[in-house]
Amino acid sequence: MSLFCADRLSYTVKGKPLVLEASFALEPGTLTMLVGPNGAGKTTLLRLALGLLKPDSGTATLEGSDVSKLAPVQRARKVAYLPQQRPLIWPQPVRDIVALGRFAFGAAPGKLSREDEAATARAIATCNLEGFEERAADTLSGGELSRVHLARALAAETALLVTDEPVAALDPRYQHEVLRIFSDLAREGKALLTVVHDLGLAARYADRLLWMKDGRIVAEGTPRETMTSDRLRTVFDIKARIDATDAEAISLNILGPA
Ligand SMILES: Nc1ncnc2c1ncn2[C@@H]1O[C@H](COP(=O)(O)OP(=O)(O)OP(=O)(O)O)[C@@H](O)[C@H]1O
Repeated sequence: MSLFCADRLSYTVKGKPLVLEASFALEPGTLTMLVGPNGAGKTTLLRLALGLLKPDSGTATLEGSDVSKLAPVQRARKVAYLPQQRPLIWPQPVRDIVALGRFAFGAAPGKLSREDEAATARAIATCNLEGFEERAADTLSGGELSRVHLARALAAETALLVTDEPVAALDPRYQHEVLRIFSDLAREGKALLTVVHDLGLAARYADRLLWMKDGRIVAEGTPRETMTSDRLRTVFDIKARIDATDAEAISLNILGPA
């Protein structure tokens, strides 16, 4: 059985279908990336998959349970979600923000168990935030703050991590660093689903790609299997050259609009 399974999820707002019959599965040990143009329905699909939106039809199951029937705390113990918009109400110190990732395990500000403290410290170290622990969030750069939000999601140490454009605010070095962290987490056995816009990063780091256009998943498979110049034209309306560099890897050269 897959860790997560979406079966024909559909969602319509005011007569406009935003997601149509979307089915996919997520396996432990796999970094899956969801790609598609602006407005394709990626964020809406993530929210349906997490049970944050109720589908008109279809089901999403996590470890065999219907996500719409999980209480928020139960869900938060199974899946961590890093959304695109990450509001911070108070400029708390970094350590306290990361520790919020432990709330589903009973942690509250100033009330962390030894395990909560250890998981918080591991997430801080994984995201290269050692030395920032006491810094107030409003003194951080955009890239630093992105890593704090990621650390908060990682602190939950869930079997599934879902992230929406986690590297959008990061410079190239940290983009690679974060995606390497994701690859490492997949190698450790976690399942990851992440939206990315940079197709070069997707080609390089994804184990599997879900291609989305106009609310539908139009292709699924490894980058090698699915990233073709035809697909880039039909899904993104761009002209691109794809070269196979070895048995696994491909290199992508985007030439411009189709
Ligand atoms: N509640 C809503 N009411 C009306 N339209 C909505 C609603 N939520 C989303 N949409 C529309 O649905 C479409 C898909 O939105 P979504 O945010 O899922 O796309 P996306 O693929 O994540 O886009 P992006 O890459 O730009 O973040 C967009 O046209 C958006 O305006």
